[in-house]
Amino acid sequence: MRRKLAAGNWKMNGTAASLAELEALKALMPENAPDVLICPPAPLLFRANEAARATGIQIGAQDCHAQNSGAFTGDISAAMIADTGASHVIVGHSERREAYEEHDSDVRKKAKAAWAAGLTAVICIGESADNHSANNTLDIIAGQLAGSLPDGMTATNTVIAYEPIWAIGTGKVPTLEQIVEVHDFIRGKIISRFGAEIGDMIPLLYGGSVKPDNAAMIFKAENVDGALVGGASLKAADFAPIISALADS
Ligand SMILES: O=C[C@H](O)COP(=O)(O)O
Repeated sequence: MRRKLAAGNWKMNGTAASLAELEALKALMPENAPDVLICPPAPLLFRANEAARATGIQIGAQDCHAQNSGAFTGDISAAMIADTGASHVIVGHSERREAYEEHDSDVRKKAKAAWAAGLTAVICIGESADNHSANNTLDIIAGQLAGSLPDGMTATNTVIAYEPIWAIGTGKVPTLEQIVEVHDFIRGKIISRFGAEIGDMIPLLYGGSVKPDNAAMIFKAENVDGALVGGASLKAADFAPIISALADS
């Protein structure tokens, strides 16, 4: 049985005071809560791990460099992230792909760096609005999967997040049929490349405007094992109902 994961990506939001949300979230989470992951900005990682210790909430980073160390001003390595006590790192988020011109080959290297540091890589893929309108979604997804997933993926070192770029922060959400189509397609692709023992066990997350009022609809899809949530993960009161909807799915 695949594990369910509710992941929150705080993006460039929050200060130390925001870590109070972790305890608030724990208090609101159902007893049968799935795995919960919060990815705060890098300066909060150490303190977030401290604050999350008694809650069972896991902590992850939002990006890492592909190298372990070196002259890369402003960057952080997967080893440094692991040193904070974090368990996951997001790689290939569309905001990084767009703003920093990260390509599939960069994402692949970062995922391997994450594994080498003992972290689970949350590898993001997703098509642009133009590709969506041109009905190119599955071709784009196939290319991103082929390019971004390194050989060596196991049932436990990777989570894949499908985030249509046009749905991120826009309030637009694909229909359940569209979500089912893309997630079934991803499942089929990873099974055919990595075999059923691995491909069947990798959690697939949906991301893009997941809110308390649409989460139950999204989690109806058989191959949606959770969500990567941006805006609605910042406040425990918004994220907790999403976690409950996942627990009940
Ligand atoms: O990483 C999270 C996604 O980009 C989704 O963001 P959003 O929930 O604010 O649309």
